[in-house]
Amino acid sequence: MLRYLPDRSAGGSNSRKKEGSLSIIPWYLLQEGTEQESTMSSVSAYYNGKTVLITGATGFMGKVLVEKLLRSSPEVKAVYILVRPKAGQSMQERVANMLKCKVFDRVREDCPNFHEKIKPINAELTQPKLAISAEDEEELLTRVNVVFHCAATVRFDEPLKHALQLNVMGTQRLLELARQMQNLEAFIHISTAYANCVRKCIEEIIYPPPAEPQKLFDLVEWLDESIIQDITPKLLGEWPNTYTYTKALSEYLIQQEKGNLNIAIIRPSIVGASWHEPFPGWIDNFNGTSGIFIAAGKGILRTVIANNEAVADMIPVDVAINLTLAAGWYTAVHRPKNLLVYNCTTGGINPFFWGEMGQYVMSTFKRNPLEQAFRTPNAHMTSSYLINQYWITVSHKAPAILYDLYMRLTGRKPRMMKIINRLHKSMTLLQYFSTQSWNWSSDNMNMLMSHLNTEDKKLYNFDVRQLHWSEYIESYCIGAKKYLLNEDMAGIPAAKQHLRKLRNIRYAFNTTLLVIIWRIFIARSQMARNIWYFVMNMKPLTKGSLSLHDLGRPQFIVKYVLSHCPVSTVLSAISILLLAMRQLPVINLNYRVSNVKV
Ligand SMILES: CCCCCCCCCCCCCCCC(=O)SCCNC(=O)CCNC(=O)[C@H](O)C(C)(C)COP(=O)(O)OP(=O)(O)OC[C@H]1O[C@@H](n2cnc3c(N)ncnc32)[C@H](O)[C@@H]1OP(=O)(O)O
Ligand SMILES: NC(=O)C1=CN([C@@H]2O[C@H](COP(=O)(O)OP(=O)(O)OC[C@H]3O[C@@H](n4cnc5c(N)ncnc54)[C@H](OP(=O)(O)O)[C@@H]3O)[C@@H](O)[C@H]2O)C=CC1
Repeated sequence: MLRYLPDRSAGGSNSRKKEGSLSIIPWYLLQEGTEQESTMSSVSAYYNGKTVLITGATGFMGKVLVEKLLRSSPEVKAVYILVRPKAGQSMQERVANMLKCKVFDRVREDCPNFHEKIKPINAELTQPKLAISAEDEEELLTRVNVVFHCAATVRFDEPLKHALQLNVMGTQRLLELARQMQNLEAFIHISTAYANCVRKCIEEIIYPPPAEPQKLFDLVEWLDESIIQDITPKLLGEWPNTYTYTKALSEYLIQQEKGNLNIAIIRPSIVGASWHEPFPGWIDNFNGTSGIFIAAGKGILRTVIANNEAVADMIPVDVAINLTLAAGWYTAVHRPKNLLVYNCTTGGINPFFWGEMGQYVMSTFKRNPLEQAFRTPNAHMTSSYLINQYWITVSHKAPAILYDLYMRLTGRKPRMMKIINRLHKSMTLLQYFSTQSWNWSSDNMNMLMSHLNTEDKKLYNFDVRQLHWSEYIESYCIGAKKYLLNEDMAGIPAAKQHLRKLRNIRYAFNTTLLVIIWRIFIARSQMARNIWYFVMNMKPLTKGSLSLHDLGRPQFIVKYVLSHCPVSTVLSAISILLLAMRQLPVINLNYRVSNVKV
């Protein structure tokens, strides 16, 4: 039996959906669809009364998961979270701080005692037995019904040994624990859509791993750290970084060691700020595109290596979490025979491109500027390495050097070059993703959606056809301003005033620079002097003296324009033209050429 999903163009607000793309769902994945008719949310009802274990709850996605779970299923019995002490803070202090976070404001309002449901467990995923005490382990083994495994290192430059210990061995240890759980109904692992980024078309299956995990474990066990560092590029092969490499390994390991567990793997692409929940634009870290948006909004980032036409596969964090919770319910209730992989992506359903993203980000930050911007936001994308290097020198390094010089002269600590170097490091690591497109199939996501009833579809919405990208990016940028940089929207008029001040400084600077260059040029080149005298000695034309024949001769056009328009207007027009051609920064001259003495 084959079932076709309805045409997804219905109800979507984005006009660029793929035409008539019908997804074929394997019959064995389809149930009778009894949930379809119900008016109660099956997903939320499922979690009520259940005990859930979450790793990575202090992270970006983990926090949204905890919040949504507690808000949508207020009768959930308990939410165990595995937390490690960090940066001089005990596990209890960290959890107390986490619960104060803005992301929990909505659930705090709905259920003020939500924190009583959260049961923190001291754990360290890189340690044997996850460093969980025997007493805590006993509690988990007897109580937990669903596991969500979000913890990972997401750094692209993580040393291989640590990435393996956390992303692969940590997963193995958690699986071992899960296999002993007496009441476990589902185990959901968060992977990444880029785990198999060495392929262009990525199906919802587990691919052969880049290496045998056990062999790598043995290798890193006895090899010296520096040797591992040296051989890492060889081991990675085609994989661009240790993050995607270890994520691919952990998927394979799960398939190998899952035993009788009901497991699903969620593969989100680039997780961005929330679309709707708990607040539009909520974001709490600089990973993925967020740091780049802010650097562009601050006017520090001027050039980016990206392919305008490549798909920017972003997924809002609340969409990824809604899918994760729905997949948890489906895995536990429907118990599919095979491990299901859900590609949680947008590119095949509602594509969005890096070029569009750049435009939306720039226009949002021009309308809603960040406070104390370094320069007016004006970042451009190029796929040319040489052009990028040119703009890096002219627009990143030169202003940073000047600014740091100014800081030194005024007795302050220079910092701009450091920021620029860090930015270049991240851009180098990110460009692999911003210059290529991938095709992810999303049949399982569609299948899951078809199993949700009307209420579930509203409460756990992951229908990305409804995503309107320009609105989303605007809310993302404003969210970054509010939640990441803690800036008040009331400060926008002052921020706009600051941008006007920066623009005037730029005009003055460019004018001075142009005059200096022109003076040097005139002083050193006879030809430049001749041109200058020629232009200066041209007599103004009288009205009607320009014939049709003259119009074809460039010197008459120059003469005519100069005699009829003020010089500053002509220069401004030229500078705007140059700016449009991306040849030179804008030049706004407000003086008459005749005043300049050569
Ligand atoms: C116009 C737009 C066009 C867009 C044009 C294309 C973009 C193209 C994106 C592709 C995106 C692919 C995404 C793959 C899909 C996954 O699966 S994503 C998984 C997500 N993982 C990541 O994104 C990790 C990437 N980041 C890294 O690997 C590391 O952060 C880097 C880039 C190596 C930098 O390392 P680092 O120099 O050691 O800096 P790091 O320790 O990260 O940060 C130091 C401090 O600076 C802060 N910081 C970092 N960045 C910033 C910033 N920008 N501003 C202020 N503070 C910052 C940090 O929060 C941190 O603060 P503390 O925690 O110390 O208080
Ligand atoms: N963000 C994204 O764009 C994407 C993320 N993903 C995946 O989603 C998951 C969550 O990512 P995200 O929330 O962004 O990542 P974060 O870096 O925000 O969170 C990572 C979490 O893992 C925990 N953790 C790290 N090391 C350990 C350890 N040794 N022991 C116990 N816990 C540890 C962190 O705890 P602590 O606070 O103590 O550091 C934190 O809670 C990851 O599996 C990631 O691969 C997939 C695609 C894209």
